[in-house]
Amino acid sequence: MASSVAEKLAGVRVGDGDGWASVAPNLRKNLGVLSSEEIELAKMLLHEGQKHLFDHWPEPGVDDGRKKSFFDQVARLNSSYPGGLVSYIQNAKRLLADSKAGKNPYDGFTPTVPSGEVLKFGDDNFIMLEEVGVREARKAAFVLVAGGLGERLGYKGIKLSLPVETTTGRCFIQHYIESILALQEASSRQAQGQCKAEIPLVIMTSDDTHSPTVDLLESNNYFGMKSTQVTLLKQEKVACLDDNDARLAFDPNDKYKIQTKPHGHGDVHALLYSSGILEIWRTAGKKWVLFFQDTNGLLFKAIPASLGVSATKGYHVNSLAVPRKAKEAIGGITKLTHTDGRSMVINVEYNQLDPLLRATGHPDGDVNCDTGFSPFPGNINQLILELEPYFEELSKTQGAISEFVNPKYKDSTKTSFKSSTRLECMMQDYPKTLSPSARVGFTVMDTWFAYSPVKNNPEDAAKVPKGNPYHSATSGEMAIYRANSLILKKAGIQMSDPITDVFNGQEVEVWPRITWSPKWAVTFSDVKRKVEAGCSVSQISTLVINGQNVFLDSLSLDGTLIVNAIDEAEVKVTGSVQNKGWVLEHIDYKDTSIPEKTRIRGFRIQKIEQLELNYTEPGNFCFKS
Ligand SMILES: O=c1ccn([C@@H]2O[C@H](COP(=O)(O)OP(=O)(O)O[C@H]3O[C@H](CO)[C@H](O)[C@H](O)[C@H]3O)[C@@H](O)[C@H]2O)c(=O)[nH]1
Repeated sequence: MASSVAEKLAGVRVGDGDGWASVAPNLRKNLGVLSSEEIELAKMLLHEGQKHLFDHWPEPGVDDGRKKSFFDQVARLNSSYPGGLVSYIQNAKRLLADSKAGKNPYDGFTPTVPSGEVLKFGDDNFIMLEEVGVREARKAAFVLVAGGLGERLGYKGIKLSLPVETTTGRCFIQHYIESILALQEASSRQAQGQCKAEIPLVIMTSDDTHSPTVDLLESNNYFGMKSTQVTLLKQEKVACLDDNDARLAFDPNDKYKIQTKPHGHGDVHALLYSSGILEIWRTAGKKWVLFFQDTNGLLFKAIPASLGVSATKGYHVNSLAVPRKAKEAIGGITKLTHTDGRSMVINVEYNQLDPLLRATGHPDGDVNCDTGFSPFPGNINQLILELEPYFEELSKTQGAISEFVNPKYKDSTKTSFKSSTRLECMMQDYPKTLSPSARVGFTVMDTWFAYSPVKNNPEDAAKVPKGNPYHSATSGEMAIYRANSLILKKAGIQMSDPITDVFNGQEVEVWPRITWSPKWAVTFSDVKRKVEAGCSVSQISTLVINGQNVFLDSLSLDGTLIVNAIDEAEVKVTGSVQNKGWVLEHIDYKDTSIPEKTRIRGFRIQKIEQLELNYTEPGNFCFKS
């Protein structure tokens, strides 16, 4: 139990009599049933104003097992929160009082637009930074936060199991793992002569996502990663609160259980710290920790250059950002300057940016400026932290992150809630506690190659204001094809223009369906090396490259081409490939005869005709059609 509890209860030891329980007579009657640890927890709960938890307790001998399991849960809630339940309840009382009083968390702060690194895909600076990033990658560790339910998407499985695109059907976790392995290999190649480094991956899960995540990894052999390279850390939910006095809420179905809800992705810091994994990484010589989210199929196109920015600028904290449309559901990176002179560069969450701007002399709130975008860059919640200062900071805070509460009040008296609430925290709030000397920066990149999340269900996506991104399964998949087509175009391939089509009520650009396995190209330089002059791809085409050493040379593609090659096979593809190809068939998200993974996109792929090339033996090959 947290020592602060023991300190508070000093002088009231077990065996001192049961007078301390007189405020909760039904608990008092049951003390004989409880162990000394359970009694300590009971004292703590009473001390923190939680006597109502015992009001319904029957005589000893009735429901004793359930009374015990109640304390099992209390012990778990107590040990999984920095400072224990005492801190949780006290923080809740403070934040609920602030919320009732209408206190603005940004009181005294004025927001301005900060300046950061702006990257242009493919220019000399970008290429230089990618090279630095690949070199640094061997000293990196990745952390994927994947404990969220994805309520807005409403998909029944875990989001990590969704296909990034349906041309290959490769799911998010597979894509992430293969991208990390490709980066690991590329980094090791650059550091020839030094020993091969493994890039570790931590996945934060929750009760909602843990077992399906384990099943997905195990049934797919960890998608080629060593199982020892992957660590799963499960976040616990936190207790729900019924009123402004932070009385803990009962589970609606069980009076011996406290209702719990997710605490938010900010838990990742406390979990990394308490698991001891940061120590292991320090000992192993790691230098960078890269945090990312469950559904962004473009992310790894942005990783090498962004890590290059962290390394060249010496950033302790580097947040990745994209130009943000006003009211888009991504936080705004903002410089906040306090009247007392303090200032910080921090994410202001999307629901708080508009009120903050209105309260500080911007009567129109969160609106676009003449660029057509919000002046505040949009946080995509991809953070790159330098391990050493991160570890030092967590040694002070144990990973506790600034929290907030968002109760839905019944009326303007703000005395009762429509339903229970809880404290929440966000991983991007980590810099809030840093000293002004910390090097906090951010990197802005074009959305087309850095950010395409899958968060909204088809119905809500179709209602997104025109011009704002849909963030749906449809737009997420189309963004992959668009980015790959644009990258190949920049590398010199003549690429047909996209057509516009509408799927599940969302108008999108449809580019050729081009995908490649991450090991084909980690950086833009890799792409350029593998694409020779004179290639062209028509709009109806599909191109799948599965292999490290596949080279396109004077290839004219009008149809579907799939190239599968083992690493030891060097394959040059040239000539003209023409066939009926694969076409997109419109489907409706309400058509339950089609699997949910597919119908949420509004299309499915009809595989009519293709050319598939397979190279399973080492050697040099040239295919000319
Ligand atoms: O308790 C939780 C809640 C969420 N997550 C994970 O955290 C990530 C982000 O969750 P959401 O997608 O629900 O996040 P939001 O869209 O609400 O917002 C977050 O992501 C946006 C960009 O995608 C913006 O950066 C925004 O500022 C940031 O808070 C996901 O991978 C999710 O699985 C957890 O691990 N545990």
